[in-house]
Amino acid sequence: MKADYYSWTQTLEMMAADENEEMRSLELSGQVGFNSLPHQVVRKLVAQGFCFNILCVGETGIGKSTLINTLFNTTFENEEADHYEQEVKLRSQTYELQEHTVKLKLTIVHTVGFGDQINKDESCKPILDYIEAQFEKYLEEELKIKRSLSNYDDTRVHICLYFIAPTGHTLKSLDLVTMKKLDSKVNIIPIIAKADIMSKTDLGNLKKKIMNELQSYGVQIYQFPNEDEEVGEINSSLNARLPFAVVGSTEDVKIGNRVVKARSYPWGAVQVENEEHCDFVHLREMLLRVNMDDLREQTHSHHYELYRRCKLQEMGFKDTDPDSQSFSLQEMYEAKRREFLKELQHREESMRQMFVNKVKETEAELKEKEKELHERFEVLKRMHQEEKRNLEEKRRELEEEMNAFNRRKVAAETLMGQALQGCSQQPLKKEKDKKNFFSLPSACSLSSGRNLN
Ligand SMILES: Nc1nc2c(ncn2[C@@H]2O[C@H](COP(=O)(O)OP(=O)(O)OP(=O)(O)O)[C@@H](O)[C@H]2O)c(=O)[nH]1
Repeated sequence: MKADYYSWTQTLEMMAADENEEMRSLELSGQVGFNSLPHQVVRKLVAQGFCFNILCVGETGIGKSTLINTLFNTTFENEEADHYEQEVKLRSQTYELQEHTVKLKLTIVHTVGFGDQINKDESCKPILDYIEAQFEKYLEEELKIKRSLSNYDDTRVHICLYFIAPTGHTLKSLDLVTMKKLDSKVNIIPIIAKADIMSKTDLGNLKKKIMNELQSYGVQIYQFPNEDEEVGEINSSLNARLPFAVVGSTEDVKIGNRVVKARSYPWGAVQVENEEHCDFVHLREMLLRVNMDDLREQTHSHHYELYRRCKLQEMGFKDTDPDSQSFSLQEMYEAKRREFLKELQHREESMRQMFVNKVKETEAELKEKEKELHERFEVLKRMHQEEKRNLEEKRRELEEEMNAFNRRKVAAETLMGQALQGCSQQPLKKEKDKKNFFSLPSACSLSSGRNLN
C-alpha cells in the first residue's frame, strides 16, 4: 500500500518534470480528465488506510505513556514498568484509529527498563535490533517473487521520540550514545519530558545545551523540511524550538469556562495545550498535522534505503561492474552463480585437504603408539625371560638339595639296617646296646650328615 503510494509520488514527479530533451510538450485543446489522477490516488489511499509507527525511548516513569495518550487524546493500554529489569526490552502494541474517514494503524513501541541497569553498555542494542528487524522484514517482502507490498503491514519505525529527563544540566552519556547509534536508522525527535518541573529560564538553557551537545557529537536529529512553500515557514519555526519541552496529562481541569488538559498544582495549573506553558502543541503540530507524511517518506527513502543498500552490498549485489557499466539481472545472476560455485569448489578442496591432513596425523599418531607398545612388549619380554632364568636356577638348586636329601636318607636307612642286624646277634646285651643305639643316632646322624655331604 505504502510502496504504491511512493511509486505514485515518483510517477507524478516524473510527469511534472519535462527536463528530458527528447520529450515534447503539447497543449491540450480541451479537458481530458487525467487531472483527476491525484484525487484517484488520494481516494485509493484513504480506502486502504495508513500505518504510522512511533518508538518511545526513555527512562522508566519519564512520562512516555502519558504523552502518547495526550497526543492521541485517548487511553492506550500500558503496563507500568518497574526499575528492576535485567535488560532493556521493547514492548509494542498496534491499535486501529479512525479520524473522520481516515483510518490509521498505529503501532506504539515502548522501551522497558531503559537506563535502569548498572552496566548500560548494551542498553541500545535491543532498540537497534528492533529497528533493523522491521527493515529486514520489509526487505524480505520486497525480494519475494510473489510480493504483497500493497497490503503489507509496515512496521518500520517512522519516528523515535527520545525522552530526555528534565533533571541535570545537560544530556546523560547514555542519551548521547543511544541517539548517535540510532540517528542513521530512524528519525529522532528529542523531547524534554515533564517540562513543568523546570523554570522557563532553566528550560531555555537546557534546550541550548542539548542542541550544542548534539551538534558537537554529530548526532543527526530529524529536521523538519523547510523547502516546501506550504509548510516551510512553520517547519522553520519548529526547527528552532527543538528539543520540544513537553508536559503530558490526561486530567481534565476547569480553567475559567473551559475544560482543558492540565496538571494541577497548589499554585496553579500547567496547561498542556498552552504554548506559554510548554511545546506540546508544537510537537503535535509537527508530528501529526504537518510532517507525518514526511516522516514516513524519510523512513522509506532515507533510512530504509540506506539499510537496503548496505544489506544488498553485503550480499554481493552491485549496480555496476568495475568499468562502471550497469549489470543486467541475468548477468548478475550468472556472475553470482559462478562466484558461488567457485567458492563451493574452493571449500570442497580445502575440506578434502583438511581430511587428508587429519588422516595423516592420525596415522602418524597410531604408528607412534604402536612403536611405544612394541618397546613395552620387548621390555616385558626381557623381564619375563630373566624371571624364567631365575626360576630355572632355583629349581635346579632345589633338585640338587632333594637329591642330597635322598642320598642322606638312603645312607641313614642303611645305617639303621646294619644297626638292627647287630642287635639281633647279641640279645644279652640288648638293653645296653639299645640304649647305645638310641643315644647313637643323634650324634651319628649329625656326624653322618656332615660326612655324607
Ligand atoms: N510532572 C509531570 N509528571 C508527569 C508528566 N507526564 C507523566 N507524569 C507522571 O509520571 C508518572 C509516570 O508516567 P508514565 O506516563 O506512566 O511514564 P512511562 O515512561 O510511560 O512509564 P513506564 O512505562 O513505566 O516506563 C505518572 O505518575 C505520570 O502522572 C509530566 O509531564 N509532568
